[in-house]
Amino acid sequence: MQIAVLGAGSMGHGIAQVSAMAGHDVVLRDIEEEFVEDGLEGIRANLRGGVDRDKISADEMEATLERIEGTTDLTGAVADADLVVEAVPEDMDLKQEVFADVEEATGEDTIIASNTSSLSVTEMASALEHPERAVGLHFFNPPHIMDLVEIVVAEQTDDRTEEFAVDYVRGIEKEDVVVRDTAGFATSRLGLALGLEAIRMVEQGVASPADIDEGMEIGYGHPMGPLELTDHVGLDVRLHIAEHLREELGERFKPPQSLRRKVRAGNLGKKTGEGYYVWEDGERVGMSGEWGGDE
Ligand SMILES: NC(=O)c1ccc[n+]([C@@H]2O[C@H](COP(=O)([O-])OP(=O)(O)OC[C@H]3O[C@@H](n4cnc5c(N)ncnc54)[C@H](O)[C@@H]3O)[C@@H](O)[C@H]2O)c1
Repeated sequence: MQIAVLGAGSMGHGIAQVSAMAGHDVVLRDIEEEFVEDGLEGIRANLRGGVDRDKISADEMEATLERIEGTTDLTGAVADADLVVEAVPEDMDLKQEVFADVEEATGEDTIIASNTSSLSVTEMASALEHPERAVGLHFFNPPHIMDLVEIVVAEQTDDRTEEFAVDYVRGIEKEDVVVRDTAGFATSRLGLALGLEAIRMVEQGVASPADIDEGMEIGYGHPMGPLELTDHVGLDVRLHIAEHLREELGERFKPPQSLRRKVRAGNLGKKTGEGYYVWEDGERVGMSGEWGGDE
């Protein structure tokens, strides 16, 4: 199959890589030559890591790279594509513009997908003359490691498009879950509900962040507790999603005070060195605030 991936950033280059590894021919498009090159270099680095860890052979790495072409030319990228996946920044106007431009430059049967993590695919699809070919393909970061893809079915998505999406996801050896296009889809909504409740429990002094996380890790088998996960994702990102879900789904997603306070103070989690934990050189070294000191 011929696939075009639009946007060679964090997600786009990974989506191009996993598609090419499954044998598809891929064109990776970004707006500047430099961004295309960065994306291709990211793919080379991931594949080299795979060879070093004996996950793939050097021949597989070469064959994968041969199936990927980089470009800044939108029309050339999408003209013969069976599937276009956009991974441009999370902005509705931009995504609608990209959808409309793709439709103008590609065939009638091409499936047009978005990797949005929070925006309405239904709204995006409304920019198309043939919106029944639109669908969400929500990959997780980083796409070459994470096994899940949420398939987001918009109001307009027809059965052919949904079946195509399921076949594609299974074909690249990922696991699919199919969800209706609602705020937060399935994973962000449930993941955030757990994260916000854990923050409220810290605020109420129910237990320390480390004890709450350990409870979920050992008691429920979660690979990472909700507070450490919040630090990994970024407190600013979680606050932004909470505000969006509160608007769409109601007060149960009201952001807790400490989340707002920490974001205002620039304590955004692992990336700034402090969130609900304190981080040094990417390692968790203690808890933040009143729980401060050793765990
Ligand atoms: N980063 C994550 O953890 C994550 C996870 C799941 C989904 N997503 C979603 O994936 C999408 C992309 O996120 P990202 O983190 O890869 O962003 P990013 O900023 O790393 O990459 C976006 C890329 O798109 C390029 N771009 C901008 N306009 C373009 C256009 N018109 N055509 C082609 N390329 C264009 C930019 O130059 C940039 O290289 C967003 O919708 C985001 O919500 C992100």
